Amino acid sequence: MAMEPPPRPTNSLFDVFLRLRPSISANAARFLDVEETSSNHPTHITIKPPSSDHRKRAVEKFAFTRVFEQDAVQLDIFNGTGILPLIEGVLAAESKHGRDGLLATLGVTGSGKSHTILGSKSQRGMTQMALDVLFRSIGSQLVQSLYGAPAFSSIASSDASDAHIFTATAFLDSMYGDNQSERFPSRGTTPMPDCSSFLSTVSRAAKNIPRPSLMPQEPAVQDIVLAADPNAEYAIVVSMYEVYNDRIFDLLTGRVTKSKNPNVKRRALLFKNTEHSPDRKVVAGLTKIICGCFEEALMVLETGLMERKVAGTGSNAVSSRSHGFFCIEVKKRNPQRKSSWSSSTLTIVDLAGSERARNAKTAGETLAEAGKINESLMYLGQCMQMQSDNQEGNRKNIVPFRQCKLTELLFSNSFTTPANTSRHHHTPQKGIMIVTADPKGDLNATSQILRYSALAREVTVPRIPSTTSTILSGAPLTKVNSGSSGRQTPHNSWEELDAANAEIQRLTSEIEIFALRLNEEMARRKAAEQSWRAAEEHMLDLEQEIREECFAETETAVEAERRRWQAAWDAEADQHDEHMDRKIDVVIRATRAQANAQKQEIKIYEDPDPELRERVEQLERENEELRSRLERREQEAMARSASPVKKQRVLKAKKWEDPEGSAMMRSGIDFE
Ligand SMILES: Nc1ncnc2c1ncn2[C@@H]1O[C@H](COP(=O)(O)OP(=O)(O)OP(=O)(O)O)[C@@H](O)[C@H]1O
Repeated sequence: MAMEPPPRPTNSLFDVFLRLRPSISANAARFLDVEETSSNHPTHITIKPPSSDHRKRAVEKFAFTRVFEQDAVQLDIFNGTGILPLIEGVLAAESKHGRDGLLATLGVTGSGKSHTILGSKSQRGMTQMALDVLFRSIGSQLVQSLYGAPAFSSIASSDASDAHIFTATAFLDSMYGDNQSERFPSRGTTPMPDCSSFLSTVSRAAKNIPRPSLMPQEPAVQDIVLAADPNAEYAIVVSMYEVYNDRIFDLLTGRVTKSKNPNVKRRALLFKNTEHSPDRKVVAGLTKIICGCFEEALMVLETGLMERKVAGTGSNAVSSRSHGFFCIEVKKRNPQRKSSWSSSTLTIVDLAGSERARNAKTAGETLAEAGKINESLMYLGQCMQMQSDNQEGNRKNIVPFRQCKLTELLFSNSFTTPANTSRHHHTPQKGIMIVTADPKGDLNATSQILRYSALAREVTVPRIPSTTSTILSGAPLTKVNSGSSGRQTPHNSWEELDAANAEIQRLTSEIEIFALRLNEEMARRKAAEQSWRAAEEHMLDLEQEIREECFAETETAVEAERRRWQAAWDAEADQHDEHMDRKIDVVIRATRAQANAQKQEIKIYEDPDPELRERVEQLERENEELRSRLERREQEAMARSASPVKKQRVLKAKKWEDPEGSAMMRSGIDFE
């Protein structure tokens, strides 16, 4: 029974289309075949490893929403992949609320992703055609032609992503400095907002970048006009960013282009809920450009592409080293009521190529880039695999989209959440994935991508020709003689041999399938281990971040405490000084009072100095000694003179007296 692509549930992440590109290597063997169908829209392909394949890999069959052969042109892809319904979704003609759309390409390096999404020098890509159809469908309902400046400020104030918003005229003139923007046939005068903040980000010295010219006109889409809401006025706002090394960078700041230095420092942006966008995540702080016409939008696109990091690698001369996001926001409001702007976004993504490091003869930074690219694509593969597992087994696995920036950006708004259903009526976005492949390219890399992106897959093992089929085909069969009797093998032995052959064949098939499954399980295990390691690294980063935050918080708290103590200490020191001052005042006042008292002859008695007291005592002792010596002399003299008694009396009466001591005695203070 033919394998059918499973029916797509309405809330599935993607419809998946396969586009084959004309092969680069004409002589290589083709390993990928599109299955013939009665309809014009094939859905299945088969990958047959070449007969020389020594690993004897199984034949794999994959189902997609639709397969485009090598001769499919850009317009076939545009019309046949459901891009038009995506544009209708953002225009929101019928329903009140628009629906976000996502268009992405996935494939091996050089398989034609950028060619499909962005076109080439001579061919437009899906992005240019989508823009053309959008501007044509909105026509004269584009806001610029109706209101001018007031509309600009209301768009700017209604933006939920803290964006820096400019008009295309102002943006392009400040980028190229040639005042040529008026050559675009804008239908009204574009308001000129203050661009000084934008201009200040680019150096004055590096002004004159040549304006991109000669943009492709083919394929033309003038016949395609979709229904817009006739009662609404519209605005188209364009923004661009890239995910490089798992970080988001604005592509419309002009920093890299203007400085002509690819290593110029760029600020990474956050993908988060903002105050005005609690129900869905947005890239905050982007540069957004309000475009007044299709040509302006094309110029903005070219300007962003110039900024995008591109470098030559061994795999592809102009390989995309980042995942490029081009966002067309379609804003809509009622012009009479001047109601607030509702907005739906068509996001077009040019994914970087999955490249094996050994294929891309790269080194250093580029090798690290390849690692990051492969890691993010591996997570994308896991999300897509989960989607197809959910559909096949009706299981409800959670799609692990928070593992890296790329899957977060792609899938965060793909699911219904209680917040967006209850309050904001956001229908989950609709996604289209175009897988590109070269049918003569790298077999391993291509089948790896097809394995996780296809909607369904079937493995068949090449049959080993049985003995019966060998007999039927008329090939000579070597008969086996049994023993030395010369008798031929009987008929039932042939049957036995055939059965044994069939059994061997069955077992070989089983072994093949088991080997394949084992390989797959090993690949899954490797991917899981890698994701585990990435999660661990992420956890360590988080831990470090939290530690740093805690450290910073503690430091702030300690500093605050220190300041508090310092303030208390200073206050106490001040108090002490004040107290001392008061004491000094008291002493001064007391001294003055003493001086006054002395003036008024009021005697103030003080404790005598101990040294003075000792001196007095010593003098008294000396005095006593002198007196006794004097007495002895007198006695000797009396013994020799006539009236000694009279002289002795006089001397005894003449005793030394301390005037101070006597004063103290008078005041009642006792020395002892
Ligand atoms: N369908 C196609 N028809 C004609 N030329 C094609 C087609 N697909 C790709 N090419 C050409 O092949 C070259 C490589 O293609 P492209 O740059 O689109 O690859 P890619 O998958 O984006 O690579 P990478 O991942 O490295 O960016 C380009 O010159 C492109 O024009």
